[in-house]
Amino acid sequence: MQTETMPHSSLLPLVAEPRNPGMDLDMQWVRAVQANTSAIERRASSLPGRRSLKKDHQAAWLLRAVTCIDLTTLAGDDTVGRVQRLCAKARQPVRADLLDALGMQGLTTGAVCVYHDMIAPAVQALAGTGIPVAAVSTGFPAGLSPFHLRIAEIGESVAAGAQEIDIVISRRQVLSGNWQALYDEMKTFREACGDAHVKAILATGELGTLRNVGRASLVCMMAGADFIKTSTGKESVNATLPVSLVMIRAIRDYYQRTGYRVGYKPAGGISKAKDALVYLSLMKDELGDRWLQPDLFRFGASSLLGDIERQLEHHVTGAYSAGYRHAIG
Ligand SMILES: O=C[C@H](O)COP(=O)(O)O
Repeated sequence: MQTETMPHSSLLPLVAEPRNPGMDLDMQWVRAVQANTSAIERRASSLPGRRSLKKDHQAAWLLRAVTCIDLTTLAGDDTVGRVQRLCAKARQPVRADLLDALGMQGLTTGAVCVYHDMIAPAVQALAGTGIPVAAVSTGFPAGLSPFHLRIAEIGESVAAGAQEIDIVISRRQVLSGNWQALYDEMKTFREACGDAHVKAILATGELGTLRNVGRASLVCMMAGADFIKTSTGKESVNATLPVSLVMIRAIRDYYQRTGYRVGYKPAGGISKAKDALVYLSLMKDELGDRWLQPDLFRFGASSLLGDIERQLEHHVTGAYSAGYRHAIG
C-alpha cells in the first residue's frame, strides 16, 4: 500500500497541458500520458501472436493466472449460496486430480470480489485461507451516488471485513479535464480505505481517448491507488489490449519516477485461457516478472477460471510437458 503522505501531488499540474513545453520534467510527464494511438494499436494487435511465454510451460502460466484471479460475482441476483460456492472454488480453483497430475498443491485464487452485501458470507467462507475479500464500492458501477454515501460505503465494507476495495472514479472529472477534482476524490477514497488496499476502476470504455486513460491512470496513482483497474465489467467496452498497454506504461513510468509499484487489474470480458496468457505476456514484457505476482497483478473475471481448468485438463490428458515447473517459480 502506498504511504498516506501522497508525496507526488505536486506533480499533478503536469497532467494538464504543459504551459512551458520546453521544461524537461513537464515533457517527461506529459510524454508518459500521451498516447500514440496507432503505435499502441499496432503493438497491441501483435501481442496475441507473441511467444514471450514459452508454449511448453503453458500449464504453469495458466496456474499462475489462477493465482491472479479476483474471482468475481457481481450480479443483482447474487445469493449467499452462490457466494459460498464461489468461495469454495477460490479455495480449490482447479480439480484435485489435475493439480496432482501437475504436482501442485495449495493453489488458490488471488481474491474473491463481491458487492458489499456479500462480504460477510465471503469472509466466513474464506476464514483461515488467507484469501482476501475484495468489495466493489462507491456506488459501483456508475459511481454517481452522493459523495458522502460513497465514503460511508467504503467504511462499511472495511468494517465488514473487506481487505480490498474496488472504487469507481467519477468519469466526468476526466471528460471535463478536472484533474484536481479527480485527485481529491481518489485521495479521499484512499484515506477512507485505511489499511485496505484500494483499486481504482477507471471505466476506460467511458473515458473517450487513450490519452484520457493515461492521464486518469497517473492521477489515481499519484493520489494513492494501490491498483489501477480498467473496468467494472458493466460498460459496453471493458478491458482491451490498447487500453492495457497505456495503463501498464503509465505504471512503468510512475515506478521509474517515484519508486512506487502500482498494480494492474484488467477486468470485464476476459473469459478465455488464451487471453489470460496474452495479458501475462504483456505484463512480463512491459513490467517484468515482479508484476506477475498477485500483489501487483489481478484479473477481474467471473468466467475465466472455467476455461483455464478446461485447458489444464487438455494439458494433463494431452501434451503435458514436465518442464512447466521451471516457469511457475
Ligand atoms: O471486476 C470484474 C468484472 O466485473 C468481471 O467481469 P466479467 O463478468 O466480464 O468477467
